[in-house]
Amino acid sequence: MVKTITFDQLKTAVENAYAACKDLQGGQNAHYIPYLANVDSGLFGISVCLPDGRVISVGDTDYRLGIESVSKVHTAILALRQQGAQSLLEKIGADATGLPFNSIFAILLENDHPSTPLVNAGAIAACSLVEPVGNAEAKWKAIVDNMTDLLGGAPQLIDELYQSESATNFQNRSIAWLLRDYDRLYDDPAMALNLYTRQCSLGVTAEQLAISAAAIAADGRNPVTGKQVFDAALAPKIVSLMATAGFYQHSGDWLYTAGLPAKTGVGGAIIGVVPGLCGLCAFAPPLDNAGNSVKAQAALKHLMNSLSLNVFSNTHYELAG
Ligand SMILES: NC(=O)CC[C@H](N)C(=O)O
Repeated sequence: MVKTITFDQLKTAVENAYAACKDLQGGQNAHYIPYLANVDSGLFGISVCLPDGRVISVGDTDYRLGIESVSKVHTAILALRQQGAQSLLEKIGADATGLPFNSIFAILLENDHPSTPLVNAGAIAACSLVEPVGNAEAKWKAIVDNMTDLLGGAPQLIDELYQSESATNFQNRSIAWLLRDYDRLYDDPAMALNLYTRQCSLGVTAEQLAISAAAIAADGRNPVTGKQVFDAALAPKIVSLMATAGFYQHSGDWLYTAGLPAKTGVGGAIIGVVPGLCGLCAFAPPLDNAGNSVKAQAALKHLMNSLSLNVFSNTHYELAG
């Protein structure tokens, strides 16, 4: 069934989701990264970007937040662009782990590949895959350029976050060297880890993240700049990765209740994609025990449910007016 939805209906739904969730309590800031522990936990915003480039924003959507694991989506797109879908499947994988984002156990269990570029192991492997191999600065430029194209504007490194994370990322160091031992890194391990840590420390706004999600919803075309960033055939690949592992051990529960392929980060942002209709981002720093923002989850669920939107349903929405 095809239903139409107007811009005003969408705007009202965003405003209602914001109002319904803004006083929600629960969760705590990422405590294992000192910079994030000290971010104002009252920040909250929602942005939705449409394939025609219009953006609906409520709340703190121009605050420069730490992108953290949401960056795994952008760099997975870069790896898909450079390597193609089949190579990404063989070199990293597209599976769920059912385990936390920094799980070493997941690597031990599935030692033929790191499972998915959307957990730490696979994201470090994705950074190792980025071309040109062996050249840290050129790889970093490729990562930032790709992200800039997706966001429709440049991300900015939050140096304090980068220092904070580099000084405390002991578990990620173990992951990088374990992957190296299994021959599942495709460049220098320390370099790949450093690129991963730097990309997680990029500062972006919720509005920029919604635009990047809308580029996925619009078959690879950034709706604000009009630039075709990646091949349309890759869009379902990245959406399937998000659906499978975007919420780590809670991915199934999330899909079941929200009907939205989405990806979270410990900076408090969540991006979601409704193919053909819109890209979404909700942001609030306090997290649940899996590292997923409590308020952003509630806001996105509210928004999806209030419009009866669900990517698995037989109802497909088209934007009118
Ligand atoms: N889930 C996340 O956002 C984790 C990202 C963080 N940089 C880490 O590696 O621990």
